[in-house]
Amino acid sequence: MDYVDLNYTPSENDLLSCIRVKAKNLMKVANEIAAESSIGTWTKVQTMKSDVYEKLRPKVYEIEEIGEEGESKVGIIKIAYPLDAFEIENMPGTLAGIAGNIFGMKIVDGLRILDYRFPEKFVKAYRGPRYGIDGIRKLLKVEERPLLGTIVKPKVGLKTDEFAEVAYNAWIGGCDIVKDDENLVSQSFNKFEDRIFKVLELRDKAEEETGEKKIYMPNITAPYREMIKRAELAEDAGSEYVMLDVVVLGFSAVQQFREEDFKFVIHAHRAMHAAITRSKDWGITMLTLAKIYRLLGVDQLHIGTVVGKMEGERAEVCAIRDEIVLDKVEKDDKNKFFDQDWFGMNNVFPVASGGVYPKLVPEIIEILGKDVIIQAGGGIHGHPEGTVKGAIAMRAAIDAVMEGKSLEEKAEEVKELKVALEHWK
Ligand SMILES: O=C(O)[C@H](O)COP(=O)(O)O
Ligand SMILES: [Mg+2]
Repeated sequence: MDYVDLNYTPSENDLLSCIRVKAKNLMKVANEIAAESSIGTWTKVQTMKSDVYEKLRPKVYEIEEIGEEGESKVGIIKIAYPLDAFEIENMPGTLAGIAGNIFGMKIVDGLRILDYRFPEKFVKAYRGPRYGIDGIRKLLKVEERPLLGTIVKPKVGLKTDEFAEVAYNAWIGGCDIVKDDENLVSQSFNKFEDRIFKVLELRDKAEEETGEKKIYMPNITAPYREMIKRAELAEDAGSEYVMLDVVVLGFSAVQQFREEDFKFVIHAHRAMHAAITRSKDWGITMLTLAKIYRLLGVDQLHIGTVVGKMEGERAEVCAIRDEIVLDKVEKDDKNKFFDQDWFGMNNVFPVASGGVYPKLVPEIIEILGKDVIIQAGGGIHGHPEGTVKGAIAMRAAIDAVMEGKSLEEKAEEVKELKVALEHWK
């Protein structure tokens, strides 16, 4: 077993990978995963030099059998990769190794990357978020309470003027943020170049009327060059934010976008992540993706709601929250398999979105804390009395928690909340 060394103690400088694997023989599969994800292949090659092997070979330093399924064993394996094996500032290139061919190997009956530990040199090769939670709170002038956002609904279909009016209504009702949905781009009835100017015009009006800072997050997801054109339009129109669908755009586009000269706060929507993260047998955990997106430099990331419409259990969602918010993260061996030091890198504002409505607000804040952006689409525009009142109700639900009141108490003061609580029981 050329790549298994159970006596090896990982160094501070190694990149560590923790993988749940299913296979007939755990030792053999661990060896092959380590080889295929780095310098090896299915057979010994004459072209391998001993110094290359010594310098660049990863070491499987832990193999723990945790169960059996049919004829397969299930295990957790840990691999330490020397950094010299990578071009560390190249995220797609790095992932092509450590999360590449290994998923397709016939020998594996299941393979799920649970976590990576990125060493200091690797972390410092990335920009990380430009603003982080503090920067965003400063921009919005909201010190303590959770931020409130909405997604204009229907997801796609409103004409530009109708869309802008819904955005305006949400702002004057009390939303801090209005965003495009993940699949709204530049459809014929709502072209990006029209929408960005119209919506920001109404944002200014809403700011004047409410005296609050208001944010629009335009979705610029598109093939890269087109995306840059849309970012330039957003800049010209006076937007502080853009939204990227980070999974479908790919790691290269996200990394490159952060390295452009723009000063945007980057909101990351994770549409399609579940194709990678949801199976317990295959793929890459959301925790691992979230760490990668922190390195790549998004400022806000959807992490789940626990209580809303998207899957994601409490412990897992809280682990993701810790990983993107804290500077020093401790492992728990259930969701976070490694300690992670972020070496002062800015943090990411967690976003709870998907199936949220006023009644769920206290629970979301209890689970995730106050540093959270709570977004509701249906839970605002589905209010029986419309968007303005839907936004008033959601904002009142947040205020209730901040004032230490129950929703029912608050509903006696804010009738829009009462209507919402009766509508969504
Ligand atoms: O992009 C999102 O997060 C969703 O559009 C949320 O919409 P919902 O609040 O209606 O579920
Ligand atoms: Mg959506």
